[in-house]
Amino acid sequence: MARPGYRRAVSRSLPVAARTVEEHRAAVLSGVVAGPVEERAVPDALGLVLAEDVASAVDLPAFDNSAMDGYALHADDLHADDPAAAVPVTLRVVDDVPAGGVPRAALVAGTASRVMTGAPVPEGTGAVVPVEQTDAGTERVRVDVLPRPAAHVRRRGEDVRTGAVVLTAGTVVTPAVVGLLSGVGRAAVRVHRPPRVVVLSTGAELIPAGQPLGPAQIHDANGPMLAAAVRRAGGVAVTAPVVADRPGALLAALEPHLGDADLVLTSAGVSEGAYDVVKADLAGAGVTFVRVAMQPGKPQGHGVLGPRGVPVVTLPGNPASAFVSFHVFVRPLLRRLLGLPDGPGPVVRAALAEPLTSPAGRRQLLRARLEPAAAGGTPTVRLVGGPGSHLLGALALSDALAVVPEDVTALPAGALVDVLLTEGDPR
Ligand SMILES: Nc1nc2c(c(=O)[nH]1)N[C@H]1C(S)=C(S)[C@@H](COP(=O)(O)OP(=O)(O)OC[C@H]3O[C@@H](n4cnc5c(N)ncnc54)[C@H](O)[C@@H]3O)O[C@H]1N2
Ligand code: MOO
Repeated sequence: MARPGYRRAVSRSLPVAARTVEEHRAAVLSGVVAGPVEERAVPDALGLVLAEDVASAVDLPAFDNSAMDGYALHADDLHADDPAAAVPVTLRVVDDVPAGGVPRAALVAGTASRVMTGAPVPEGTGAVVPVEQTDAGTERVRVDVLPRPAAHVRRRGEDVRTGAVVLTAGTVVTPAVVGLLSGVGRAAVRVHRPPRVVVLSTGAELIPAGQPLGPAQIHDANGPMLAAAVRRAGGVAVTAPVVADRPGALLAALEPHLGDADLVLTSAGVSEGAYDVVKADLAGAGVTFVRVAMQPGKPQGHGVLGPRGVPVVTLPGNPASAFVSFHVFVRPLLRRLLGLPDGPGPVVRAALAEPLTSPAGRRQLLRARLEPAAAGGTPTVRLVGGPGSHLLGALALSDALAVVPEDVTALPAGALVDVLLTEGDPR
């Protein structure tokens, strides 16, 4: 006996033919553009993507300065033709310039100016001699080794010129980029806002971790896992409470989020079950349910919800299926929203540690660990656990997915396969 409210919605949305992984990824990404641009304080832009070209407002270095603690020497005192024959040279010390200090006057031949690293060198400086190559005098200084012309002088603008574009739109803000932005005087920068992703688990059997289980109940693993994957990929995860299998419950739970979410991720309720709230609620609301020729992750859904057209991806409920589907479909979508190029993800070629079999007609993504290559060699990929999509224990031991193409049903040990990395580079 069917429970009320389900039958029609489910049977109306039964999927037809299977899509390829690429077809489904293209469908999920279709119409999705980089997120809105906002201005952020530079330290808060770490990990985000620049939405503007950045031109420098200053020269770097900003002025000619010393690369060493030592003495600025006049060009005429360097004896560039035969410096070894000229030493020792004794010069009158006419100035003492710390970093942040300003030279009193231009340097003239026969005099030296004591300078610290980063201090401006006086006009007329031909080179700087490090203090170790002198007697360190403060009134007069004996120079034991004459530097080559221009030695240890950092010239104004040799690194960055005023007006030069130093960073282009699309650049990821790394710590070094934070350094450059700050160094050229930028306190704020325009970036693509990180996507706000609502993560929602569905299923009458689900109980949050930390609460006791009743008969036939399990803890919600997908919600926290997908939220963590979103954060790792650069999104802002908003975890919504578990939605029970009651018609209307999912739409009601999503409604408050449709005003500001950039993406909705649900898990479970997309296969052929009689009480699948995801299909029941979303099939008539702009979401398409399909089969994709992959394992795990066959049942999938995607579409847009609400007046703002918020993208929604409905992932299958088995934890490994949800995880694999996240990496194959959602990670590229998050990259697109962040303003990054969306590709299939970081893939390396590796040799199988053991033989395997695979179902015909479905691309298989097997949980695995990548073992680094000996110098210059090929890395090895070792499977963890079996292909069962309920195997959460093995999933947590994996750091990669070994990809077996649709038309391959068996591979010997040593065969080369593509391996999609799920750890390391988070995006
Ligand atoms: N008759 C058919 N049955 C199934 C098919 C099919 O083609 N015909 N496909 C199977 C495949 S493949 C998959 S994958 C699953 C996907 O099912 P759903 O997305 O509808 O998910 P549920 O049935 O609700 O749950 C599946 C499984 O996962 C557990 N689960 C769900 N949510 C969570 C969570 N948040 N944390 C931990 N575990 C969760 C749930 O208890 C089930 O055991 O359908 C097959 N069936
Ligand atoms: O497609 Mo399911 O995800 O194989 O278990």
